[in-house]
Amino acid sequence: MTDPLTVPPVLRGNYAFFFDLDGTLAEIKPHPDQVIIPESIRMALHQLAQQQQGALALISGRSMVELDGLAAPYHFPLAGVHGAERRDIKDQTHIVALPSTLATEVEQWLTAGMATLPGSEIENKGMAFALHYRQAPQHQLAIERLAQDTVARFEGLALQPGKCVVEIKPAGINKGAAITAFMQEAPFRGRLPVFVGDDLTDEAGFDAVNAAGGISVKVGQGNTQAQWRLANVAETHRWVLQLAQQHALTDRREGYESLGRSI
Ligand SMILES: O=P(O)(O)OC[C@H]1O[C@H](O[C@H]2O[C@H](CO)[C@@H](O)[C@H](O)[C@H]2O)[C@H](O)[C@@H](O)[C@@H]1O
Repeated sequence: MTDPLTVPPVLRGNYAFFFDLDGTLAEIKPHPDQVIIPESIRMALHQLAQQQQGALALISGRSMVELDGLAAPYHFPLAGVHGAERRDIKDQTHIVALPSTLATEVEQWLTAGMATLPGSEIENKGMAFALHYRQAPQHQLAIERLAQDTVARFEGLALQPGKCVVEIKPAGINKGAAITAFMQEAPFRGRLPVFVGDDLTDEAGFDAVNAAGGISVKVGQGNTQAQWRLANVAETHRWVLQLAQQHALTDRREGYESLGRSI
């Protein structure tokens, strides 16, 4: 789909919320370590999760360890590394790992390849590797070539392009599959999925949510399969705050009504 898409409604009802992190809940920064989710937004996510009986998960390219740090003190269901890691509502983890010899060989190969590209950076996530060029945009083509050579050389890997990054992840892993897995489990099952994301990795999530008749929301510009659009992270934050308030109001109203009925 192309522009323009409109801002999604403030939803009321039984939803399963899925949020991407970088570029959606957190502003893009020069370095991955500089990112934060503002406290008011973390709290609103927690309220929204409580209002939906826990049916809210973060779906990110980051590792689950990093996601927990960024969401602290709250503890949400998570899909990390584009879905290669998943933690369900019961705290059980589901991990797609690379054979350890393969992971070591890939890391050595990438480290050698990136050594000649000053300013570039490798982020090792265990079963995936992000090749960052935000600080060295002149090396974009060389990094894309290195990533392509890597998936051609080693079996079972796939490319995941992103914002000033090319990632190498286990083949068959994507955010859509992670959302679909959550939707088969309580408390997500039976609810309408809502997924908000900003980047190419989020398109698989939009496809999964569209196929389930849910609500897909793209943050920022660019072609997308999403049905709705929020202009940027600030507008996403406002929408999340409105959602949390709206659901709190609905809960209070229903509380008063049931109190009235029982009197
Ligand atoms: O799926 P997401 O939650 O959007 O995560 C995608 C990747 O985000 C991080 O990298 C990106 O954000 C950085 C901080 O703003 C930025 O410096 C970098 O250029 C972006 O590519 C993270 O480092 C990756 O591991 C995530 O996969």
